[in-house]
Amino acid sequence: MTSPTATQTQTDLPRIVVSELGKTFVLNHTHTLKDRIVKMFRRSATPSKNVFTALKDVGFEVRDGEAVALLGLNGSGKSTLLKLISGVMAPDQGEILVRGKIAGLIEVGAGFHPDLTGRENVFLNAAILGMSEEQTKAKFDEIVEFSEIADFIDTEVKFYSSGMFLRLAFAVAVHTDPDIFLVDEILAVGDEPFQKKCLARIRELKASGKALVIVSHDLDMVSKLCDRAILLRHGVVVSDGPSAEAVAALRGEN
Ligand SMILES: Nc1ncnc2c1ncn2[C@@H]1O[C@H](COP(=O)(O)OP(=O)(O)OP(=O)(O)O)[C@@H](O)[C@H]1O
Repeated sequence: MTSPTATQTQTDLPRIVVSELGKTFVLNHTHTLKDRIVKMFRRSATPSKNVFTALKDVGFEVRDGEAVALLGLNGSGKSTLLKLISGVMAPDQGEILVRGKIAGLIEVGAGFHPDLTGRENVFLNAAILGMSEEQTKAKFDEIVEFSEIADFIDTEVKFYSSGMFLRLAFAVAVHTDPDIFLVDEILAVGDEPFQKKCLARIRELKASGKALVIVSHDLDMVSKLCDRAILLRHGVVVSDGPSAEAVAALRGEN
């Protein structure tokens, strides 16, 4: 049997590998003075902090050309999982291996500096996503054209609406040629024509072999855009398979 070449091995590798992932949060509870005094006298062993498990033993892989939806009811752990994949948050257990360049649209306005103009933020964001100044200059007009906010490009972004943030952030992200594209609910703040434009661009990215992970409560959109969905319930993966099946299961949970 012949062993695969280095190139074949590279392309066969998954883009994202998540294994035995766990994330907990410490929830602080505020107590009244009376509660504290009672506790002091009782020498209560009850901790004043509760540890909350947001994700438990989560594992899956994502390959090039796959569009994977993370589905689940409110608080099931979808955004936390996306933040862990993007690297803005660290896991407590398990590991995440990511191969290639990630562009994440996770929180409206994240990665933007309020006192800088749209133009300056394009360069800042592109640099964060790994583009040189020269590369950004070359793509700048295309980015602004995609965003359709040319009239406000020299305005400080603290005066932007959430839809304007989305427009600029999405435009920068898609022009940085990412290998992996992560999108949270953020598209919801865009108006309908811009949402359609974003979805068309997301389809193009998928067709060109990029790996996509999408969090959305728009189940009709998810069914059309994603072939596969991972359904989370209370931080645990309950299914990983065709998106139509996960959407039907989630609609049954409501
Ligand atoms: N920084 C944090 N500190 C404490 N708890 C947190 C933190 N971030 C998330 N959580 C908790 O973890 C759980 C999962 O949150 P997450 O935002 O991942 O859920 P989600 O599935 O994206 O929900 P939604 O559909 O409402 O956006 C929630 O109960 C949330 O309160």
